[in-house]
Amino acid sequence: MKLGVIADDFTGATDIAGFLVMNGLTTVQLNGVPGGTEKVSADAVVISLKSRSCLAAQAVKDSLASLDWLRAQDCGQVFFKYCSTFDSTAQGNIGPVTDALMAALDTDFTVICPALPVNGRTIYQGYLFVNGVPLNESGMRDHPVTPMRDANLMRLIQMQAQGRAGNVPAQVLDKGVDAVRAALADLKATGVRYAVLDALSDAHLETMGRAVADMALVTGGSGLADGMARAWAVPDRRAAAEAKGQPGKGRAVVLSGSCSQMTNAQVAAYKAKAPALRVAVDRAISDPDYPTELADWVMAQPVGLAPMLYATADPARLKAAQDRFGAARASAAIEQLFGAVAALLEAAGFDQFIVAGGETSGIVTQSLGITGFHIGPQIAPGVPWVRATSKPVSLALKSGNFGSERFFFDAQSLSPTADKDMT
Ligand SMILES: Nc1ncnc2c1ncn2[C@@H]1O[C@H](COP(=O)(O)OP(=O)(O)O)[C@@H](O)[C@H]1O
Ligand SMILES: O=C(O)[C@@H](O)C(=O)COP(=O)(O)O
Repeated sequence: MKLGVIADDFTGATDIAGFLVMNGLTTVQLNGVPGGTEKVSADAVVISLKSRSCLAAQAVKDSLASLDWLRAQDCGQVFFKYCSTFDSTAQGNIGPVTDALMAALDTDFTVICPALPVNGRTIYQGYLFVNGVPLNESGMRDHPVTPMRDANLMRLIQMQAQGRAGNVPAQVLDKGVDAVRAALADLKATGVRYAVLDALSDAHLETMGRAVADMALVTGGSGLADGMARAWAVPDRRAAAEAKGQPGKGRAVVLSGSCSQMTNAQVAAYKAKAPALRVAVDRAISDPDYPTELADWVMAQPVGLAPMLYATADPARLKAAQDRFGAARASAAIEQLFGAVAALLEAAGFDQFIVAGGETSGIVTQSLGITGFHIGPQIAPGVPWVRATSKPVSLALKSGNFGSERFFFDAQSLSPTADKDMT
């Protein structure tokens, strides 16, 4: 196995797996810390954890257990995948997990690069931008779980981790692979542990991908993985690599638990055309019959565009709910609700789940009891259809901010579920 990926959430895992498959690498995604000693035959294995927002000790434990499993599989290089918008405040898990992986791999130097230019995430002088706006001025400022109030990646990692961070600026990336390697060696020689790599373009990703080829551990977003995979790319194997992940035929539902700006826009565009119901936070918290009521509503909708249940709220509505119920309580209740509804719908024959939000995707996948995925074609950059390895159920796990406004329509137009009016 060339690459072993430890991803801190489920949408992040399908995101990186999609880019690896797009470059023709055979890729298997395993949900949760894998067990067993049977060798997996694939170029890459992506392990999806739900370790972004849990307690740091749990995130470290799950990440180290995943590393042990990857090493037993003779994995060449280890990639710690986190969000392209970092999604980790001063109390976050990226620092503790990176430090633990570094110690276990006996290395004192790694790279930090969440950039994904195709989706507007760029890094300049170590500052992370989202569609040209500094991270702390983007919608991520008001994220329900990880409100990002700083855009400086050196500061962010230093607040969480055990050492100094430095920057390899875009001007060095422009000069090519040897210049980046030399800059990394200089930073390491001065005692820097974490090198934040600027990235403004796919060309920068490709350059850094080659420059980090010999590192035991790299950390970042799917852009860095895309850059690395380009060096191994087998373009004519893409279709074959994607074939097992093609969505099947059947009934679909949209479950939207993300409150990102993009998901708000996607929900608004979709509910103008499709049956849609907002879930009530108070009932998610207190009414045990609510999941059944919502599942019954979904089942009662006519065949056509998939019905949508959404908790997605704009910042004002979100703040009101959090002030009233507490952020952690509201989040957990909504996540549990979506998990319960998904299980009821699967039991009723639904086999395509289009889910918006990383945490939401994690809970839905777990509640459907899915332990692994084949990766299919990309609906939008970073969002492939995926198909459970153990049963004929397909999911589109959409990161909060990914996809165009028409994402929920786009997902269904890629699936062969016949005669939908996609207008
Ligand atoms: N109306 C709401 N009020 C409070 N919390 C909400 C509401 N809607 C969604 N949430 C919570 O916000 C979080 C969104 O996180 P996530 O699913 O990871 O989306 P994203 O991918 O945008 O980060 C989830 O924990 C979800 O339960
Ligand atoms: O890198 C990304 O942006 C995504 O792969 C990701 O991690 C998604 O997380 P959510 O925004 O929580 O879905």
